[in-house]
Amino acid sequence: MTTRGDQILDRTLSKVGGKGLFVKELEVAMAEGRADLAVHSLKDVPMELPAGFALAAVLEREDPRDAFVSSDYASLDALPAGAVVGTSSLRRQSLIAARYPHLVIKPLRGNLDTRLAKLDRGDYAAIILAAAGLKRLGLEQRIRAVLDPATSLPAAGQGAMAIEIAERNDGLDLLSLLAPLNHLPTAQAVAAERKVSKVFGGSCQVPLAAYATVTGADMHLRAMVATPDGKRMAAAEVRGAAADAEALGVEVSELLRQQDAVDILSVCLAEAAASPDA
Ligand SMILES: NCc1[nH]cc(CCC(=O)O)c1CC(=O)O
Repeated sequence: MTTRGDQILDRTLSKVGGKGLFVKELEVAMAEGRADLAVHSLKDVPMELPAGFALAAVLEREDPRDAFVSSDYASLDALPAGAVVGTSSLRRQSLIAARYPHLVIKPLRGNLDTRLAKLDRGDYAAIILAAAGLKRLGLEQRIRAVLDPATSLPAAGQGAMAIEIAERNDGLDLLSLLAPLNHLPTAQAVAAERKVSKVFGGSCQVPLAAYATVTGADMHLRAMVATPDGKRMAAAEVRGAAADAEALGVEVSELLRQQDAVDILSVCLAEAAASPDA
């Protein structure tokens, strides 16, 4: 199926705006009985689902990190001043701008093949993509370097896939049938990450990162919000019990708030409103 997020390719996701750009059409298909379940990249799934829909399972996470892809350069550190880096993610943009102010960031949209073709024809010196997407499509060999979460903290849910179902009245208990596919540590990690996103009204319009790792019963949750130019940034981390995932999400959000996260994000929303295209 093709979604609005797949169709609108001349604008960055932050300019297209709205939530559920990659999800809505699949929910309509389920509501109309044309599909029984939908498989999503969790990163694209809004924090709140419409009434009657639920996430039945979160699958074991692929690599959650961002990947550096380039023919000529081995890493972000190797790029010369003025080199053009392609990404349409505000999160990636602000993280790169903060750490590599000498680089030029240009928007990049389209499916993976399109994005790689734009790199290959020389529009960009390098592009940043999710490692998970490249790996799933067998394009792992294109990855020159994976970005350490300390440089490029992943987006909430990045690298995880989720199965969404709709309420139904034929007695088929999809929730129970799909339960064995749920991967608990991934589900706990993304519950914490998505809580942060929810607190700050996360969408593709704000640079927000949230990344949790689960080791046994323990969780380490890091989160960040920034302005698109990377000049203002709030970052925080908490540790606690993985079983308290959502509470940890609230806790780290509170730490971000103490660093003016709300004000930082209001700058982003004002900028998005002021520039209708890019
Ligand atoms: N919004 C696009 C999108 N949604 C999920 C992925 C990658 C796969 C994943 O994060 O699981 C991507 C592309 C990208 O970020 O490069």
